Amino acid sequence: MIPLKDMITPVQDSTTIHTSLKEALEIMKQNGWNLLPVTDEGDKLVGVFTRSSLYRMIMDKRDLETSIEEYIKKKVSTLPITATYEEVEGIVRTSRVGTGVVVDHGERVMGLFTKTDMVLSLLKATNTLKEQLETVLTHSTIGVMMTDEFERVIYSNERVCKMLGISTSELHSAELLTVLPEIGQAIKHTDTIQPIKLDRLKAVLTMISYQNERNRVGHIFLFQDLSEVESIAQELESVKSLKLSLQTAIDHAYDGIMMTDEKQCIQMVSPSLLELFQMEQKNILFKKADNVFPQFQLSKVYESETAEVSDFKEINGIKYIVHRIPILQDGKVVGAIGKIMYRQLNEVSELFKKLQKAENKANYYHSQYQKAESAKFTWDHIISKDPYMEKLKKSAVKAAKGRSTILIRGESGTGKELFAHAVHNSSARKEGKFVVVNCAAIPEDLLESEFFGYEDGAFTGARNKGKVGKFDLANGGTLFLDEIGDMSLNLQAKLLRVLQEREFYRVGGTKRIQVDVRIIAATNRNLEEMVKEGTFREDLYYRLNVISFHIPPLRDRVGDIHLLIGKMLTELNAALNTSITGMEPQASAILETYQWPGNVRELRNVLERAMTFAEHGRVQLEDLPEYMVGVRREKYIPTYLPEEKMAESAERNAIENALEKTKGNKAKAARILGISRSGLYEKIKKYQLI
Ligand SMILES: Nc1ncnc2c1ncn2[C@@H]1O[C@H](COP(=O)(O)OP(=O)(O)OP(=O)(O)O)[C@@H](O)[C@H]1O
Repeated sequence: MIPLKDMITPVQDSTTIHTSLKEALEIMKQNGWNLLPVTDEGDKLVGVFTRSSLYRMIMDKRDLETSIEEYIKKKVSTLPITATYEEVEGIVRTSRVGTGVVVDHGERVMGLFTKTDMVLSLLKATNTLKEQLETVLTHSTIGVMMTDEFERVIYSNERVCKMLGISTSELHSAELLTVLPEIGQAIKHTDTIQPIKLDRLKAVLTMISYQNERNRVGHIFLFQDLSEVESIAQELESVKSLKLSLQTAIDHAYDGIMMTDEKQCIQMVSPSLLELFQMEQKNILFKKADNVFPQFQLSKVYESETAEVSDFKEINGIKYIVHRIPILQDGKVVGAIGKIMYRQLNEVSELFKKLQKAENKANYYHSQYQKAESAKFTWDHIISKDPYMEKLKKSAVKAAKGRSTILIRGESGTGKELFAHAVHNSSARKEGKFVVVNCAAIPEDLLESEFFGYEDGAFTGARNKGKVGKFDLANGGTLFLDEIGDMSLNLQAKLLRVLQEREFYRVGGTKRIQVDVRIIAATNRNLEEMVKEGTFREDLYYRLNVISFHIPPLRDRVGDIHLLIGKMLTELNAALNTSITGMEPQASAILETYQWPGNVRELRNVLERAMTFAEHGRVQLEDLPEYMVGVRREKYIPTYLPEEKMAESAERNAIENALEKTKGNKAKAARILGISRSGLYEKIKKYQLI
């Protein structure tokens, strides 16, 4: 309540025993006071000069200049400045005196206290209280309504008006029973209503009675809005069930999982994590995650705010990796999830390695494919130290300079396409395009349009726009016709005409198109036989066969195998991201004696496979395909032999093979083996082959 110092009237002018009647009169008149406190030099109260003192001096006909000393009333009841509101109220109620002197603990005068002071202070306090109450009621989420003794509404706050859908002015003075008929009965029998549910308003109503200034009973009604409570309750329910789902998920999680809150303290932890670290939930819950599981380093994500995956770690011989995931809310980290993966991680890491290898391979092939737009190989890419191949290359370099059509023959995978690239690249047309058409791969009915293109509208349907054919594309460059032996007779005729006349018509076109294209054709088929059978046009055969090269199969140039392996190991290491340093002699021996029906392509595939499986930095016998090892091991290389013996055995086999193939012709055999004739004689002697 109001402290006394806020209710008193301060005394400015000091009155002493020497103050004259005139001065005292003036002060009392000016301030409208009934008494004056009289003090000594130390401002201490010595008495009061009252109105009755004044009357007495006048009656005694005292001069105006006379001091008031004789008329001072010495017995004064004072009020200490520290008096509580209740004490002051008690004094005011019982005292017949209208004004009191307020003093401090040293009896010094602090001011006067009148009953009017008290009333004014109380009025002020009441007003403040009323304003505060009104503010509270206006902003309250509880609807408040008050009725008088006649059950007429005398007050309603905004909330209740909203709930009832009636304006304040309409509600004021309205009969309660018209506003809320459903509570009429309840009011008749009781003064208070325990909370009841009002379905119409979706609210809970509480009624309290009060006594007004006329001592009559009125009522205060409090309406608690249920829709809000209901939505909070619903939210709470869904949070509860979410928490339950989360807990169930964590309890059954395959991986070890823990969740932390904003302060990095553990809130949930999965049984599998406890099992891995051999801990008990009760000992770790609500503790700092980093203190309990330093391996997780979960505090990191509170700073980085991004999910991270750790490297492989190990505990009790079990390998694991850790995922750290921050939980972000409005851009702030409010918690984190730590996940540990340890089950079947060895299998996963194996698969991961394989995947990486496959990815590297795909990237490698993709880069190769990117280069396929133009001729990308030169003579340097054709690896061989075989004297016949050397000669072939030299002749081809010469042939490349001219314009003539070239026919490259040889078994599949011997490097015919590689050869064609190199020819183009060393020709005068090397700046032009090198266009490859695989005649065996294009469906028969598309071959013609692939070759010659078609005009706009040549076909009905979606593909109505014109298309540029391979001849157009290769204009000024080289057209490589791979698998030419697989071309239909019909197309052979059309091709022949282009070769002879150097012009063609587009499918559906009437305009002659002239082109300057060099043709390089390749086949592994026996064209002469085909001519005889009538499946290949003789005239086309002669047209193509102007210059012809035959690439020998790999088994006829055994000396190249070792060279190719060395080169391919380097290339494939880069492509597969492996670091295979070489090959065990047993494995080399197999590769050098194998027949290689698929030639260099097969060699490359076998190596690639072996390098993928190789585990000890070198290709071993078991890394080779079974069909190679099974056949050759039995026939040529007894595994019980020491390594150098095995190499010798393989060498002997290779020499035997070469001599067999050349029917004893040592010069030819030496060429196949890629060694000098004198070298061959030495080996023959060493192995006593003749
Ligand atoms: N002498 C060689 N040096 C290096 N790599 C070679 C050699 N010969 C062939 N190759 C490689 O072997 C694979 C097959 O070569 P290419 O496609 O040129 O053979 P091809 O005779 O045209 O085969 P096909 O008749 O099946 O079309 C390619 O990867 C090629 O690079």
